[in-house]
Order: sequence, then C-alpha cells, then structure tokens
Amino acid sequence: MDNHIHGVPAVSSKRAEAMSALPKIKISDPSNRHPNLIDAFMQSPSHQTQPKSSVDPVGLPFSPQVSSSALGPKRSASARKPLPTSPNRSRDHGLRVPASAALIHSDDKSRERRKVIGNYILGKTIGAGSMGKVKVAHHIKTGEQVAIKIVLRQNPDSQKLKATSQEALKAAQSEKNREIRTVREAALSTLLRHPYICEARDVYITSSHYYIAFEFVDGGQMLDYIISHGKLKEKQARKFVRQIGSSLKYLHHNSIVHRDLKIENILISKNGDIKIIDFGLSNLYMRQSRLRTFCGSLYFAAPELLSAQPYIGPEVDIWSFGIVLYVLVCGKVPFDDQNMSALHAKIKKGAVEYPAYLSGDCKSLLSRMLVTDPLKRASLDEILTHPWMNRSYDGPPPSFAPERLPITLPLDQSIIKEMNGFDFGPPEKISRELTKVISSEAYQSLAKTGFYSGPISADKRKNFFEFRVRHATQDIENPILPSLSINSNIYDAFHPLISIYYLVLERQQYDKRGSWNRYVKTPVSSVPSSPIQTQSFSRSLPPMPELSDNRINSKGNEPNDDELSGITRKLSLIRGKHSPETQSHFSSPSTLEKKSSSIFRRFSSRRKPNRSSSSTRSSSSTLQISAPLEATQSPVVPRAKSSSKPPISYKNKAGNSGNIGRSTSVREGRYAGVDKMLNSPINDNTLTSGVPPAVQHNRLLNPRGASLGRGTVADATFKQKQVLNDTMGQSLGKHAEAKSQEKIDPIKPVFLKGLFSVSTTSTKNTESIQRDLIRVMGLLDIEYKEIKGGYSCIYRPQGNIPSTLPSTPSKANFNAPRRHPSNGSNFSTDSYGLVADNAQVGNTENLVPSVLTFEIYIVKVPILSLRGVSFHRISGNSWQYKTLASRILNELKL
Ligand SMILES: Nc1ncnc2c1ncn2[C@@H]1O[C@H](COP(=O)(O)OP(=O)(O)OP(=O)(O)O)[C@@H](O)[C@H]1O
Repeated sequence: MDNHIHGVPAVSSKRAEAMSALPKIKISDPSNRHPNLIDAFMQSPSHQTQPKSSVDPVGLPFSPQVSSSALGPKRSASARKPLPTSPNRSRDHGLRVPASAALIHSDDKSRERRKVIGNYILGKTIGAGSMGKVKVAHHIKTGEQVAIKIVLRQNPDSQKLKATSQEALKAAQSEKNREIRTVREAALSTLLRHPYICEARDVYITSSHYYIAFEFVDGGQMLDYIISHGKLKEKQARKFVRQIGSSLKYLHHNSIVHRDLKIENILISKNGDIKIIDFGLSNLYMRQSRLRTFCGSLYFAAPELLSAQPYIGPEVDIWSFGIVLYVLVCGKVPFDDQNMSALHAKIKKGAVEYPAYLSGDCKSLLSRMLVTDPLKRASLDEILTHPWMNRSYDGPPPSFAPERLPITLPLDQSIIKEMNGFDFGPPEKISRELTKVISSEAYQSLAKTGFYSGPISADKRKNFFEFRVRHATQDIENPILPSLSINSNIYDAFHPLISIYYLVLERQQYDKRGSWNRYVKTPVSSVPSSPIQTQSFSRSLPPMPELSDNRINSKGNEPNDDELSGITRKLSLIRGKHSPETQSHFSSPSTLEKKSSSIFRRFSSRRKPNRSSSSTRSSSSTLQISAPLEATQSPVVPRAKSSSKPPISYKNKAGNSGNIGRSTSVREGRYAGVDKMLNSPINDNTLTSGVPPAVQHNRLLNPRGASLGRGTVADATFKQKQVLNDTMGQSLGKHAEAKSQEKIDPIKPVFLKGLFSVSTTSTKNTESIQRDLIRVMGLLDIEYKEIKGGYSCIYRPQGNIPSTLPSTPSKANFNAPRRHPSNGSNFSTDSYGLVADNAQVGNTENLVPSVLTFEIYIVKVPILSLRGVSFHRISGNSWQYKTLASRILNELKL
C-alpha cells in the first residue's frame, strides 16, 4: 500500500515570503506544489496590475491603501450578475458590499478589515458539509454575490503522513481523496454550463485551502421549500423534476455521474428554478467500465451501492432521482428507519409504500425508478418520456447540450492542455488516448454514418451494439445495462475523454465569443473535413498528489476511487469568464419549458414594480427580505424563556457543546463495509482526520448523520467553536440582552415567488409573529440572536424533537420522518455509511443528535398583506432540522 503523498512539499516556512511576492492569489511557497497555478497567475493581467499588498486570500486584513485599479484581475470577470447595493435586496448574510470597489477602500478603519479571497470579500457561513464550509462572498468590484466553498488542504507536514499506523494511513488517504474530489468538483463545475446546475466562477488555491466560488443561489434549499410547503402537488413537483431530469440528461450525456443527488443538494434560484450543487462526489463514467466508489447519502443511495456492486454510473443517479421525486410528492423519504441495518435492509428490499393520494402515473414512474435491480431500472430516457413527466408539456425536458460536431484529427492541443483535473494524465497521454478513441472503428463508423439524436436504424444500432458487446466481453464483469449498451448519439457519453474535450472546447468558444449557443440544438448530419477550430483559454492546473495504490477493490473493502484511467492526477483550475449574454440565457431557462407549471405564478403574474431599481438580476421577481431589526449588529439575544432556565448566550453554549452535525454525504463510503461494521464499536481515533467539525461531530455522535469526508482537524472542539462563530457571524462574547419589540423596523416588502404556503404565512402583524416566534423558540430551547431580517438560531437537542405536539396538529402538510422520543433515545439521522463504520447499530439510543444551526426570517408579502416566516438551514442534520422547523411552524399557529 502506497502511503506516500506525492508532490506535496512542505510550505509553512516560506509562507510569509510568498504572500508578499504574489499579489492576488497567494500561493504560499514559490516552490509550491502548484507551479502551474503560480505560472498562470504570474502571467496574468492581474499580476501585472496589482500591487503586492492588495489582497490576502488567506484571510489576512484587506489593505486599505490599495487603489481601486488594483482590485481584481480583469480576466477574472466573473460579473455575470452584478448585484445592486440596495439595502433592500435579499438576504445579504450580514455583509454589505458596495458595488464600487472604491467604496470598500474609502475607509481605512479597522472595521474594514475583511477576509478576502481573490476577488471576493468573504461574508458569513451559509452552509457546512462534509467537505468544509460554504460562505457567502461578494465580488470586490461588481458586488456580485457568490457562495465560496472552502475546503481544507492536506497539510504536508501532518504527522499523519509520517505515522505508520493503519488509522493514520487511512486518515492521510482520506485527506488525499478529499483533495482529489475537491479538484474534480472544481474542474467539473467550471466546465458545466446548464441552467439548472450551479456553476463555479473562480477557483483559488492557497497553501491551506481550496476556495471554489460558485454562483450564489439565493432562493433557498429545496429542503426548506418542502418544509414550507409540505409535499408538493404533483403539478408543482413536475416543474422541479423536469429540471432535475434536464440536468441529469446533460450530465450523463457528458459522461458525468453526480452520485450525490439528494434534496439537500437542490437549491432554488430566485426565479424559482432549481440549481443542482455539490459535485464533490461526481465522476466521469464510461459505459464499458465500472465505478467502484460506493458513495452518496444513505437515504438517496441505490441498493447496489449498499451491496458494493460496481456500477456504470447513471443508474445510481436515477435511483436517487426517484427518491427525490418521492420526497417531493410525499414529503418524506420512502425508506426510513432509526436502525441503520434495518434501513439498509429496507433500501435493498426496495418495497415502497405509495400513498393513496399519488396519481397512477406518478406511482408508475416511481415504480420504474425505484427498482432495486439496476438492470431493470428505467433509463433516463424512459423517465423523461414518461407520461407523468410530460403531462401539460410539449415534450421531454431538453438537455440544453450544445450542438456538437464530430472530433477529427489532429487534436487541438490547446484543448488537450486544458483537460486537467480529471486524472487523465499528462497532455501527451491524453492526446494519445483520445486519438485512439477517435480513430476507433466504432467512432469512425458513426462519424461516417451520420450523427443522429433520434431513434436509430437497425444497421446503426447493430454497429453500436457490436462495438459495445466487443468491449463488454473484454472489460466487464457484470452484464451491461440494456439502457446504456447502445448509443443513440455519438455525442452522448461516448467516452469521457471525448466529453471533456467537448466541454473544454465549448468553454473556450464561450470565452472567446462571450455567448453560449447552447439552446440551439441542430442535428448534425455531416462530418467536417477539418479539425475543429478552437481558441485556447487559460486553465492552468497544479499537479495533484497521486493516488496511492490502496484503492478499493471490487469487494468494496478498501479506500478507493473510481478507475477510469488510473494515472497521475492533476489539479485543475479554471478561471472562467462570464458575459452578460450568458446570463441572459440563464436568467430565463424556463422560457424553454413552454408550459411550465410554475407554482410561483401566483405572485409573479401579479407583481412587477417595486423591485430594487438598481438590480441587474434578471429574475422576474425578487426576493426581498429586509430587517425588522436594526441593520447594525445586534447583541446576542437570550431566549425569551417560558421556562425557568436563564438565557444562554451562544458563547456559553458553544463552549459546552459547539458541535454541529449535519446530514452529509459519504465521500468514500463503502456501504458494503457498512454492513460489515454494523456491530463495530465506535472508535474515536478513526474519526477526526481532516473532516470538518460538523462531520467529526456526526462521526462521533451520529451514526447516520456522518460523512466520509476526509482531512484532518486536530482540535475538533476548537474548530467547532470556530464554525459556530463563523456561522453566527459575530463574536459570541456578549451576553444576551433582550431587544424590545419597539426596535423592530417595519418589514419592507418581500416579493416571494410562491415561497410560502398557508403554513408559513399569516395575516398577523410583524410584532405578533415575532412575539410568537420568541415564545416558540423559548419553548423549544432554541438559542437565538437577532440578525437582519430575523433570527439566527442554534438548537442543541437534549433529546428528540417531537415532530408535533398532540395539541397542535401541523398546519403544514408535512410528514416528518418518524423520530420517537420515547425512552430518552436520540435521533438517528439521515446518513450514512461512515456512521456504520463506527457505530453500533441497534444501539441508537446512545446516539446524540446533532446541533442544528439555522435562520428564521420574518418576511412580508405586500400585495396580499401577508407576513410569514422563512427558514434557512445552515448546518446540522437535514431531517432533524426538518422536524424542528415543522415543530416551530406548528407552534407558531400562523
Ligand atoms: N451556490 C450556492 N449558493 C447558495 N448556497 C450554497 C451554494 N452552495 C452551497 N450552498 C450551501 O452550503 C451547503 C453545503 O454545500 P455543499 O453541499 O456543496 O457542501 P458539502 O460539504 O459538499 O456538503 P455534503 O456533506 O452534504 O456533501 C448547502 O446545503 C447550501 O445550503
């Protein structure tokens, strides 16, 4: 077993020196492990224009004397969606950033000291997962809001690397794998262009962290949506489901499998469309090959993953898609149990209960998706053409894949050079392999016989089939999925190298033209006689530490990664440019969905005025939540206790139990191993490596909420406190001081596209809702403090959260997962494999539920004279959170 971490030299001693040498993206060591990255930046316009001290990307103070001209490299023009500086705009997460960079520098007071990463000023934490934290940030120049995912890098000085124990090796491997995933996520997210997929704007790498800046999706999480609405009407769900289907079609078409599709990874944009996030577990697939990383989130994981059966890829997304559909239309997961092994068994058995209210078509579709045998499970095409999917629509959702022409030789080396981050190896190797694929009989014969997107003729089918079968007999130990055995389109996941070649080419073309011709899908009927002409763009990648050889084998019992090429990994960095034209495309993807059954129509059709005039956002409606409270930082507010306990500040509580749990994904989960480990005792020593505090907490305390994220964190408690502090956005040192009701500002208009249901809106006035909220938070022992527009909350469960009180039946049509408080047991949660690696199943009563952090906003719907509450989860187990939010709604009696 190779436990050496390649290409990761020590950096700490030269960090300060390098900081002053590199102006914008400071790589800590001149002999850094990312020479390509350094080169790229040194050659970039940003380097030439920026004074040395302008920005410290690793969180050092923003230098006030920097001139505005030094702000942000021109080429990193991630300003597709410049935001107004209106104080009325939607949740700003506690950070005010003027659109003019000069404003930022006009004041050299210490209060201007902010954390800056590249072109972005970091704000508060808006999410936390197994990979790390996600913070809101604003572009220094444009004010554009982004969400920056921050992932810890492996510390080359880590003692773990020198240790020889199995546990240390495992931990080191785990960190390494986390890095690989991060790089892959960055590489993919910067290449993908789809209206329903969250796109990365920039990637920054420092000696200690990765920072991936994503477009900010500000309509909330689908999970919150479900909490607000309960289950959705099928018509409403259809819109979302079609969008998810469209995204998957695009991904699979490009040889990409998401592998972590779940309700938490679906966000809603301001204009009411979905955005899929979190490509941390995604990978490239090949029809002739099998993936062997058994990862995902347990509730959403396909049965074959639990049995550690190698898989092609798309089929596991389809299962997860089925679970998501079920959650949307039923308001609960189809397989649930507090006992881990029982839950595994249920998923593997796949017996789904369909509520009587589901339509026949919906049941029919679900029953084709939630098929335990992947060979019999519906293909994506079958799903997308299913009658339920197309009711009231003209046809299946489009993939939004751009028009493509066949690739011809010689290859464009500028593209090859940019095909980094996917473990393809050096350019020469990529070139060699790709040439082989293109020269293959199968590819050539398809190229000659034409390119078709519709049903294929028997002859063509035969060609394809023969090709597949030939390869199958050589490479595949399992039968090929019928739905994947035949290509109906040469561009459809023919080979990962081809897919990435196209994606890079399209990115280059986009960068060159500033437009993205993705919506014109014209069947190509001829083969070009010359190579595809391309323009290069900068996509420089630092080298990635090589994977060690201790990959999982097909038995699923070793750390592993997918094996597509098995060659040296390269880090990837893309600095994509984005143009307004693209934004205009993306601002209204729904226009392509001709008969969208928008659940938002109710509001959007009525209201157009009164939006922030400076807004350049294209959304047809604007979510504007303004503070009922003072805009300045408010002191920590005690619970308005109805109980006799004294108010407790965050600080007091965080010091005791600042653990954040969250339902997360199994980063390298081995569900097969899970089964084996079900009776293993918890071993703390194996848990902490490199995993964010939330995850560590989950690992320690929450068998089903844990994640197999990687990395090292030596002092979990400290980090947990840090996360809490960050999460809460201000220091925790102050004692609580109740705010009087008079301090509440009138709520400014909020315009929400259907984000409310009867359960979350009310004709009550603001003060009344606030009073109720404080009462309920006190009742439920929820710590809170006032923030702009609402409350920032921490819940540290002492026991279970009853989903309802007998006396207060839920108004929300919400079916929380069963969490029985009896016998003092705690929740078990919604995740996932690692847990089982460390937990004693059948002993769930010993598990401690995770801490939940979330926000509650009081909002106003002006035309309807309604007020309401809106939830936003920051961290903690999704289903516990869902239960708690439901309970709050019940008690509020809006
Ligand atoms: N682009 C975005 N816009 C707004 N919020 C985001 C964005 N990306 C992530 N978030 C928030 O951060 C949370 C964590 O993000 P993400 O799922 O990517 O992290 P993770 O560490 O990979 O999580 P997990 O362990 O569940 O896989 C999300 O649930 C969401 O609330």
